[in-house]
Amino acid sequence: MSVLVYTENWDGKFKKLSYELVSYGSKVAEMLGTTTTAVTIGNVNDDELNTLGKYGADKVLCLQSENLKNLDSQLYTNAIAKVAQDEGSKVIVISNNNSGKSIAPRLSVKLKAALGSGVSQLPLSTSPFTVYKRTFSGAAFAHVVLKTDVKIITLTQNSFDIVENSKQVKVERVDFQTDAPKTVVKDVQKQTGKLLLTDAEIVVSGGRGMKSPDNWGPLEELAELLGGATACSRPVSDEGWRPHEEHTGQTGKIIAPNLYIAVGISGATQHIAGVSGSKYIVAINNDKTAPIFEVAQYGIVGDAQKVLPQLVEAVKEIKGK
Ligand SMILES: Cc1cc2nc3c(=O)[nH]c(=O)nc-3n(C[C@H](O)[C@H](O)[C@H](O)COP(=O)(O)OP(=O)(O)OC[C@H]3O[C@@H](n4cnc5c(N)ncnc54)[C@H](O)[C@@H]3O)c2cc1C
Repeated sequence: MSVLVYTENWDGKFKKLSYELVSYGSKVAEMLGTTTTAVTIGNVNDDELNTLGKYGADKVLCLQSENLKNLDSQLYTNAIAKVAQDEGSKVIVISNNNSGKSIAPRLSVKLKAALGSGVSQLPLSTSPFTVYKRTFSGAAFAHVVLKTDVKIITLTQNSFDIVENSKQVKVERVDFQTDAPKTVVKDVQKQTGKLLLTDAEIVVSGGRGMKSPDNWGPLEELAELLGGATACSRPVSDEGWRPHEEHTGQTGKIIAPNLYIAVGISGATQHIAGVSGSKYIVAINNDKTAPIFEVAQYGIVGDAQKVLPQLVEAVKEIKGK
């Protein structure tokens, strides 16, 4: 028996998210008195695979197959299920990101395993196995009991700190036999040079209070200075002020950065549903009664067009730019 952690890699590299998952999985394994096996799919070199040992993986399996070159949720589900069965894993940890969301429910059906999705803390108890998650668009918390023998957890990004917990890791490469994918990906064109919103640790986001698409300059500058990404509320993308991929919220992207700076955003529940997992929320709004201040740890009551340039100057001074 072990805790199995599915760790995604991007062109052979792990990201912070992968280390969060392994840190989390190894803590769950400690609670259960067992070991942690990480599984990844694709071409990853030994040095990179070994990094997972630093965060608590006892064993790393790297599955390789031409048929698994691109994410195919059915084939990836079958592969992870096979590894889970071979390893006798009773708990499987997967990210609650887009690929995790496409794999975990399939895995749940295949293994007849209860699924705790969007979990944000270590289990509250292992007997009964009880996980903690946000519910009702982040307005409440739920304690969910997973009653099946095998359990699946999808972990919310950025909800669990990376913990160093060095282990003597055993790395194994598996030439994995699998069917050919039913859907063939002919070409993948990746966006390069741009930080993905879902990967960003700092996000600067604008709402209707920005007044016009022409006012985004200081907001973009602040995001760039902080090494972050830009986002927006839904009406802003609906108006065509900003691209749709920046829209966060219930009907847009769900993000959980360390810092979310909401500028001219009222804080409607549908918006908060997408950002409530952020570690810190800073609100800039000229209405001190705006609901965003109820969820923000820090707030500035003021005109965005005056506050943003001052923030940009302050950050430049700190960074010596
Ligand atoms: C089914 C459904 C799904 C939805 N999904 C989403 C979603 O995924 N994401 C989303 O964002 N919304 C979503 N919405 C819309 C949501 O209800 C809100 O209407 C929307 O979030 C409001 O966007 P906003 O905060 O930019 O604009 P507003 O609500 O208009 O707020 C603008 C804010 O800017 C402030 N302001 C004005 N001038 C200034 C200034 N000069 N300086 C500083 N502050 C200023 C105002 O005080 C106000 O608080 C959804 C709605 C429905 C019905």
